[in-house]
Amino acid sequence: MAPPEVAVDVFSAGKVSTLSSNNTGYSKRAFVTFLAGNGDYVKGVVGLAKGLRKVKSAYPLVVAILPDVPEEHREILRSQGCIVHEIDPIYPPENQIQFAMAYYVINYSKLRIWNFEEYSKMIYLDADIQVYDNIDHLFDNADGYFYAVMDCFCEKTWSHSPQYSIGYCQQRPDKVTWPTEMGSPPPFYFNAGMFVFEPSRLTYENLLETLQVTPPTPFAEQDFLNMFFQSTYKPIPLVYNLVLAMLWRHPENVELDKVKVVHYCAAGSKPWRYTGKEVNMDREDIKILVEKWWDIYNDAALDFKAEDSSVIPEEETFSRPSILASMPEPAISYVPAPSAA
Ligand SMILES: O=c1ccn([C@@H]2O[C@H](COP(=O)(O)OP(=O)(O)O)[C@@H](O)[C@H]2O)c(=O)[nH]1
Ligand SMILES: OC[C@H]1O[C@H](O[C@@H]2[C@@H](O)[C@H](O)[C@@H](O)[C@H](O)[C@@H]2O)[C@H](O)[C@@H](O)[C@H]1O
Ligand SMILES: [Mn+2]
Repeated sequence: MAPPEVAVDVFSAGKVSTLSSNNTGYSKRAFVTFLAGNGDYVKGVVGLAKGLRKVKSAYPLVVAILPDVPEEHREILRSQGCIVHEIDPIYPPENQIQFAMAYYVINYSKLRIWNFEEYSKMIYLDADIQVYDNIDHLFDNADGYFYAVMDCFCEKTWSHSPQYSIGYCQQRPDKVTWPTEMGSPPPFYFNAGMFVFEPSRLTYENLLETLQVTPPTPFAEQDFLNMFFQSTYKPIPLVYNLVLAMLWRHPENVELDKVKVVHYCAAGSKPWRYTGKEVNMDREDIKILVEKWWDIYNDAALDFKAEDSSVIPEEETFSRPSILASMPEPAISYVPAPSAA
């Protein structure tokens, strides 16, 4: 039995899109991803930019980059039509936490995207995500909610959690029911690799203030975002963010030919590092999905051509209303983080 999901169209019902035809002015929309370090995630961003072009998305891809992204990588992204925007890193308060992956500590910097008030609505996508069908309609979801796909608790990365210890997963709440002696079951929990949100200075400042008084937890900013947006979170169908582990953990919930967005987050599944040697990576469906990613990455016809695109990269720095321009970013210490897995 699939988890309760609210069909996407329920939210856009009766919603009059405020988008002007050329995506300008106060109702601007864009996809946004996050890039840190001088490693190979830049390939993920290039793949994502080309994938969005292939599905003929009407919106640009903004890349929020940390200062440690080298100029050469920034140039590659601009040449692919991305809007490159440098952000300052954000770190959680002092802690002894053991993150599920040591490099997750840099993922708190994703929170800077709430400050991109240039845009009224954005869709965040991890750099290890590929979009295989147009999802522009998600921008028409009703304002005031946080839309994302429910995660799965069955992978070893969840071994720290009570859910994992009793074998409970929100993807199959009937298989192992939540024991009453453990109180009410956990609220729906989303994967933070893809979400639809509205940038807002007020939300941004609220996020940063709340972060400073919230003890960090193993899934870093994903846990934090789930806490922060618990009351406005609306699950959307799994086709908008296939967390690969679903293929072997909950195949009954997956109709692969209907999936629009694939999230290469399982260990060993990053296409640009794929060897096929890790657990589950020798599956036929994984091999096909990795090949599909490379087909787009290697397709020169999908490279950005300034002359035939309505989406021209803007200047690197966003124009801000003068009053905001004078407000400094909250002081955050910048300590080099461990590199990714
Ligand atoms: O060295 C790194 C590690 C992570 N990321 C960014 O942070 C996101 C979250 O990390 P990751 O996707 O590896 O986490 P997962 O979804 O696999 O848990 C990535 O998609 C990238 O956008 C990055 O740019 N450089
Ligand atoms: O910093 C925490 C990260 O947590 C999430 O990744 C996890 C999560 O999906 C688990 O459920 C899986 O088991 C695991 O493999 C996967 O890495 C997000 O994808 C990523 O964007 C980021 O927020
Ligand atoms: Mn990811």
